[in-house]
Amino acid sequence: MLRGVAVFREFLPLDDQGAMLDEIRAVIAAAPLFRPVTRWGRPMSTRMTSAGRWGWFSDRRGYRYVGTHPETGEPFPPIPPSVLAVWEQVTGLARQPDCCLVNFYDARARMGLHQDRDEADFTYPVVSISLGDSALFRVGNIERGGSTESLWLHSGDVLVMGGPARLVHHGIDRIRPSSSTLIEGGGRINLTLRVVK
Ligand SMILES: O=C(O)CCC(=O)C(=O)O
Ligand SMILES: [Fe+2]
Repeated sequence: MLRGVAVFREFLPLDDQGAMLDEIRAVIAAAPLFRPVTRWGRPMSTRMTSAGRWGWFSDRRGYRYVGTHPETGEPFPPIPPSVLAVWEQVTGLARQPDCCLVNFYDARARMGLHQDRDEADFTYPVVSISLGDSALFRVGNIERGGSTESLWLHSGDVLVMGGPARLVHHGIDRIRPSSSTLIEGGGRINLTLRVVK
């Protein structure tokens, strides 16, 4: 527990990580990774796509969830069963997530400190699964500013932001290149599961 954030180290054995990655590759084949731009028109350093009823999206009009892929116009593919199983195991909830955001980080990608607050009901937790290269995760406070703490997330780790920690600020400072051989060509995939509506 770090500021109320729960980290399940090595939650997924290597075989399960590989099987999940195959399922995510199928998601990406159907709903290609794209590079969103921020409200200020600056391209994000991660590329992303989604599975499930809703996909997270950002452009000059701001952050929001959309029902179809911004480039293909198609609905997002279903959330893979292996991913839903992790949600069920760590949350114990009967309700399933309706968005699995897929973030791809290359060696230079990062994600600034932010809150996940585009969802309707903050009583549902956010569950995040790390695959591939390790990432330095920073966690701050619910209010803006103040001190922060950092921890490395490794392939197979699962992190939960729920309860009093649902709205903590968090981000990824950097990726450690070549720290995992799971993803061919390197990089990190983070899956973020959320109940959107
Ligand atoms: O990559 C991560 O571990 C965090 C991703 C994240 O915070 C987000 O997509 O909102
Ligand atoms: Fe986030």
